[in-house]
Amino acid sequence: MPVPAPDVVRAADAELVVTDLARSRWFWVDALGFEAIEEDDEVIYLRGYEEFLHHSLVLRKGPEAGLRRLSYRVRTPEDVQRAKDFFAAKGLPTQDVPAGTTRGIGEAVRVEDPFGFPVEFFHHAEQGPRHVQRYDLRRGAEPSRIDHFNVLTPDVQAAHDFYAELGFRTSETIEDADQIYAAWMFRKPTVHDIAFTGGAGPRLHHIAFFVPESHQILRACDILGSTADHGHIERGPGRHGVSNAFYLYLRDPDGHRLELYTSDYYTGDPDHQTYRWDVQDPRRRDFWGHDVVPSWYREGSTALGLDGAPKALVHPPVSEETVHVGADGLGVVTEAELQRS
Ligand SMILES: O=S(=O)(O)c1ccc(O)c(O)c1
Ligand SMILES: [Fe+2]
Repeated sequence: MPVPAPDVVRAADAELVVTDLARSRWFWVDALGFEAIEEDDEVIYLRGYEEFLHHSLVLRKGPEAGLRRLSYRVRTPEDVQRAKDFFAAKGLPTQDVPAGTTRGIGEAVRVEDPFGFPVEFFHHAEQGPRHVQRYDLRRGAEPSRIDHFNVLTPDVQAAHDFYAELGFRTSETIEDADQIYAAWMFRKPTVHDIAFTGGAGPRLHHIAFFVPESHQILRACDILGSTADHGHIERGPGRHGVSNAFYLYLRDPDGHRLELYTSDYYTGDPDHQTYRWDVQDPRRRDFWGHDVVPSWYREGSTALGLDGAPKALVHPPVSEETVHVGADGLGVVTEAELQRS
């Protein structure tokens, strides 16, 4: 008898380990404009202005930078138990997380998915102060709310199939006749809550935060330029092919990648169709055909297991970077060269 999947509402929270809390606070709060809704010497709870729950992201001080958890909200308290049963039935590690372990979040279950990612499911959550119309508080890029996770994994097809079993639908893919190179999957009615990028994993590729419009993305660039901190800009600003979103990728002081993201599209109808990009289409990742910088394909944040130890990496047989020529301007890069880089 198959164990029913939990009813996942959306990507809702995440926790990153950072090595210098003060430096991280400067980047995420002073430069980007997140609100530090609660903090102490060990941890900072960051919040976007349109977030209704307690926070959007947790930065926790630690000796080595890494991804501690990606968290999804589930629809009912019973779905937390359902999540535990679903993963346990597959022989995957599960951990009960007492209420309040993460401030503002009730009891949760933390699991390791089949690809080594630390994933948490919760229902109960404190509502934070309503700052949607507190324009007097908005600063920096005026981040609104958490939007999605993107992770690096060597077998995108397997990850896609597993999250489809978890009830995620597919909005877009990048593929050719041989394989899927990337997939975007959703529970909330937008382009994605989770995306899989082909590459050595398990590693976090990025966490994305919605901003009101492209103006806030350009303002983030201007702010970082003003203080000569433009080195934190990795890719963009630009317009994605996949998702049609306007975007900017930044690297925080520990190298964690975040995306400022706006104006993707609605996917909520029951017959929403998957849009499939050919890996040879130069507009798939940047609608204006700009090159994707090599670091964007190659670098990510270490995933930490439920025991807190870094997860060993598994490399893919072929990666998109070695297949696509043209817009990436890289020509054919062999897998061996990639693994040496
Ligand atoms: O670069 S892609 O157009 O593939 C892309 C699309 C949507 C995203 O959220 C993203 O991170 C990357
Ligand atoms: Fe993204």
